[in-house]
Amino acid sequence: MLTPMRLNLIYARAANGVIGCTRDGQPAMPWHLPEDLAHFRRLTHGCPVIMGRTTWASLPPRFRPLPGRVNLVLTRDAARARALQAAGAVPVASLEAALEHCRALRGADGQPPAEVWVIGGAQVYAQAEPLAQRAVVTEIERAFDGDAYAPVLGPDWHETARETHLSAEGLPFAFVTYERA
Ligand SMILES: CCc1nc(N)nc(N)c1OCCCOc1ncccc1N1CCC(C(F)(F)F)CC1
Repeated sequence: MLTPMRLNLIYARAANGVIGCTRDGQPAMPWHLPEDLAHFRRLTHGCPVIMGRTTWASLPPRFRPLPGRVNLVLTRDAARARALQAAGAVPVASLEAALEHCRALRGADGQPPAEVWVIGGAQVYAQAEPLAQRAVVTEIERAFDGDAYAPVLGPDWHETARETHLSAEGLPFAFVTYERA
């Protein structure tokens, strides 16, 4: 029996909804939260990740492609698609095409992936939110300046888990899971 593939959003957001900022013309993270990096790595390792082209470009080179995961990157531009392929990503023209590609993947167990993760950015989260069953959100209890915002999770989403933490640098945050039927 094939287990259904679950589409997940994963993001870290500030108290004011900011998920990213621009530093020296580049997309950047407004905070330093190594605990979130470890959380992200643990949850997504071994699963396909879907991202926008800007998020791909923002990955530190040593993480591009993210190791141990099929990296699907959204682009409709043929030249960019070729460059992405050469760089170890799988270019896809739409979110639907990305999901079709994931359904066709088979792991060492011969099964399709049970979990697929949308990892950014803002436009891709907004597009994926209506299709996703779970959102794993790192909620940082402080406002930050930025220019990219988290998706709005509508009333049909409900919180199913929350772990509160204080980072080594004194930043209060929580790992929160939202699900909808
Ligand atoms: C981690 C940041 C992050 N947090 C949560 N909760 N949800 C996300 N969607 C997310 O954005 C992942 C794509 C952007 O990622 C980075 N952007 C700038 C600098 C570094 C990174 N990381 C460092 C860790 C690395 C590892 F492979 F170790 F996970 C992946 C690339």
